[in-house]
Amino acid sequence: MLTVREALDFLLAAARPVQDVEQVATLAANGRVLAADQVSGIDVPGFDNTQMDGYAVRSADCAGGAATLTVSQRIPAGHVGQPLQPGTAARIFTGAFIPEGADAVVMQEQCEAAGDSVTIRHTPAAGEWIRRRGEDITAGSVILPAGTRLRSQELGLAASVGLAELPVRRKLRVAVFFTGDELTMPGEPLAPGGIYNSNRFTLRALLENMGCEIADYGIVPDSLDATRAVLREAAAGNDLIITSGGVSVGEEDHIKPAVEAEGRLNMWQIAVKPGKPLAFGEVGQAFFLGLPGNPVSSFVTFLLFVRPFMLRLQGATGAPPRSYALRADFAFKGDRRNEFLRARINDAGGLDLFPNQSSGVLTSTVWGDGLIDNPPGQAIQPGDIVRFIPFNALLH
Ligand SMILES: Nc1nc2c(c(=O)[nH]1)N[C@H]1C(S)=C(S)[C@@H](COP(=O)(O)OP(=O)(O)OC[C@H]3O[C@@H](n4cnc5c(N)ncnc54)[C@H](O)[C@@H]3O)O[C@H]1N2
Ligand code: MOO
Ligand SMILES: [Mg+2]
Repeated sequence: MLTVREALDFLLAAARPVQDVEQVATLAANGRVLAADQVSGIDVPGFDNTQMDGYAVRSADCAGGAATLTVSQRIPAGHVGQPLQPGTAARIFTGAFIPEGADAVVMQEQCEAAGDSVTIRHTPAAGEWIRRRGEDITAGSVILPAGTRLRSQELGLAASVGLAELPVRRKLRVAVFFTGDELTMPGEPLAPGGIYNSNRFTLRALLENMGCEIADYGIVPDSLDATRAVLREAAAGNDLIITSGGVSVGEEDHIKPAVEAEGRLNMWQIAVKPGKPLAFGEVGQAFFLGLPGNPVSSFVTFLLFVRPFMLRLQGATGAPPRSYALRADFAFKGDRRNEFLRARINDAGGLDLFPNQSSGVLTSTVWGDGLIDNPPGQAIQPGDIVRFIPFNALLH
């Protein structure tokens, strides 16, 4: 069996990023991947401005504790004042242009206004409360490199330099289906032996978070012919086919033979728990990823393998999710496979383990804050330092 690292390297090497680029409104670019470096045409801030409501002064006029200055002008944000004459102050409001000659702002809590003058009860340092032109971004600098996946922060940064549109790779087209004669949709009554198709809801939401176009073929019965037929149909017009269930070794598991009949199986079985029978292949021009049916296995293998593979297909170049060294406040016997344990950060800054780590127990994924990446054969004693990957590093 491949190790997690070997399997991930294999997948990433196989991924061919989509090449089509489209121009989209920055307001509609959430979750997309930049196709070219973005360069700022302006300095940000574009001009020296005040960080506080108060008075713009010449700091030399305020040396020695208290100074009374004539208020010569009033400068709201969005307006440009006149040069500041010595011995005067300008009433100024957060974000407003610092007038020529002024070199500091005193916040109004340290001032007393009386008629046309103001007494400054503070000795400002030169530059105090002034946001300098270009202190965030200088014109000509790359603010976001090609391959950046656009989140709220990146979109705000692009907008701050005035970019109304961005070049992005086209969305991935992803087909999904769910194998199992026992599967029932919520809203329908459960027959004896039936279970609800929870994987459809988990996977659909994970895919929506990835910002792709989803073709959902729903529930497919446990039959080789039916599985082959849906695979064939899904391969046309999609970049990737993702399936749930039927990927293990039982007679009712038809995914592997179906992929072998309709295309190629390139990888199967990883020394990972949960998720051992994960399969990877190609059907026509579409990639194929078969996730195990157990709900936690399917969720965890999506986070560990499908997501990085999809990011690579989208042309994203970001660093892999970080793990953090945290203290285990529990004992665990370890497993021969590399196990990803659902755990929660406790108030003492250590990790608690969800008591039932079975791959069918979805409650563990809701209770947990993330996954402990526990190497093969590694027992854990209370106080040991383990590697923890927060879900939020894997979910946006
Ligand atoms: N003899 C062996 N049996 C199994 C092995 C093995 O190595 N030898 N591997 C086990 C492991 S590990 C896993 S993981 C599962 C993977 O099973 P499949 O991918 O074949 O999935 P199914 O058999 O179809 O279903 C497994 C389990 O999950 C439930 N399920 C399926 N689909 C859904 C869904 N959409 N929503 C909710 N739950 C679902 C299904 O009812 C089964 O209980 O194989 C082990 N067996
Ligand atoms: O690899 Mo399976 O997910 O352990 O039950
Ligand atoms: Mg099975």
